[in-house]
Amino acid sequence: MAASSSSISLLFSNTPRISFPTQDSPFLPLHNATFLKSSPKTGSLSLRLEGVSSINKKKLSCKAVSSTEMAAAEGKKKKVDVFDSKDELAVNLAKYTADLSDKFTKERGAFTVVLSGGSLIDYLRKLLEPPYLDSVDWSKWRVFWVDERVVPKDHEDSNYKLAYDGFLSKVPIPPGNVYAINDALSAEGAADDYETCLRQLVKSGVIDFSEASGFPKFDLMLLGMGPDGHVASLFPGHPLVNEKEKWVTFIKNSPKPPPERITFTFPVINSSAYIALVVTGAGKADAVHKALGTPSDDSNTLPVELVSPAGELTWFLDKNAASKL
Ligand SMILES: O=C1O[C@H](COP(=O)(O)O)[C@@H](O)[C@H](O)[C@H]1O
Repeated sequence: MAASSSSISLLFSNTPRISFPTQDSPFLPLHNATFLKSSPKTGSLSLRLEGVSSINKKKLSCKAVSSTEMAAAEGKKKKVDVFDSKDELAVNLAKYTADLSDKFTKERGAFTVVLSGGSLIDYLRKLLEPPYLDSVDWSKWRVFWVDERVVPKDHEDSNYKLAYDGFLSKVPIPPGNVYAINDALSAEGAADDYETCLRQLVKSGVIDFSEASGFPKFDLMLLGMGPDGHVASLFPGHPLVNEKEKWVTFIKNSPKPPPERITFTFPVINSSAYIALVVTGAGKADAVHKALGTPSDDSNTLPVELVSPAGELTWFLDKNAASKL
C-alpha cells in the first residue's frame, strides 16, 4: 500500500465487547499494544499498536474515536472503523457523507459522489432521514457510478435502478446532476461514452482534476467489495486491474453476473479525494483479513488491496466483516 502510515479506528456503540490486548481477543492480532486512554462516555479505546498490519508493517495508531476526530487529530490517510451493527455503520456513513457534502459544497460549489452497486446503497439509508434529508444541499450533488452493468436502466441488475429505487428517488438531487450510462450502447461504446462525459465535466470544472495523476479527482467514492475482494467491476486476476491509461473501461466476461459491465479504472479510483470502503458480513472477512490483517506470503493481490487513494481512505466494517482481523 502506498500510505506511509495508517490508523485503525475501532468504534463501538456501547461498552466495547472486546478487550485489548488479551489472548482471546477475537479482533486484532496484537503483537505489541500500548493502552493510551479510554472514554467511559463513549466506551472507546485508544491503543498504539506495533507490528500488527500487513499494510506497511510500520507502527499503527489505533484509536476508538470518531472518524472526524481521527482525521483532524492525526491527519491520517487510512482508517478502519468497525461497528457493532449495520445500523450503527449506516448512521456513521451518513454523517461522514453529509460532512463531506458540506465541505465540498462550500469549497467547490459542487459535490461529486461516485456510487457502487450492491449492498452499498442500503447503507446510505440514514441520509434519507432527519437531519440530513433537510440539511444536505442536494442541489450541489453530482452523482456517478464507479461501475455499471450494461443492461437497461429498468433491469433488475442495473446499478442505476438500485440506486434510484433505494436512494436517488428519495432525495431532491436535480435529475440533470445524475450521470447514468447510455444503456443503448454496447459495453465498449458505453465505457467510451461515459469517459467522454467525464472529460467534459472535468473541462467545465464540475469534476475536479488531479494534476498529480492526470486523472479526474472525485470528491467522494463510496465503494463496496465482493467476497472475492473485487471492487467496482475490477475482479481478481483480470487484466483490467492493470489498466493505466483509460478512465473508464469495460468487461464482457465478468465472473459475477451479468457479464457485461463498465468500470472506472484504478488510476481514477485512486485519484479520489475521499474513499469509503463499505464492507459487511462474515462472507467478506477473509478478503478483509487479506487486505488489513497480518502479512502473509500470498502474492495474489486482491483488487481491494489496490485501493490506495491520493486522499483519505476509510473502511466502514461491521463486526462480522472484521471478525478475522
Ligand atoms: O457487482 C458488484 O459487486 C460489488 C460488491 O457488491 P456487494 O453487494 O457485495 O456489496 C459492488 O460494489 C459493485 O458496484 C457491483 O457492481
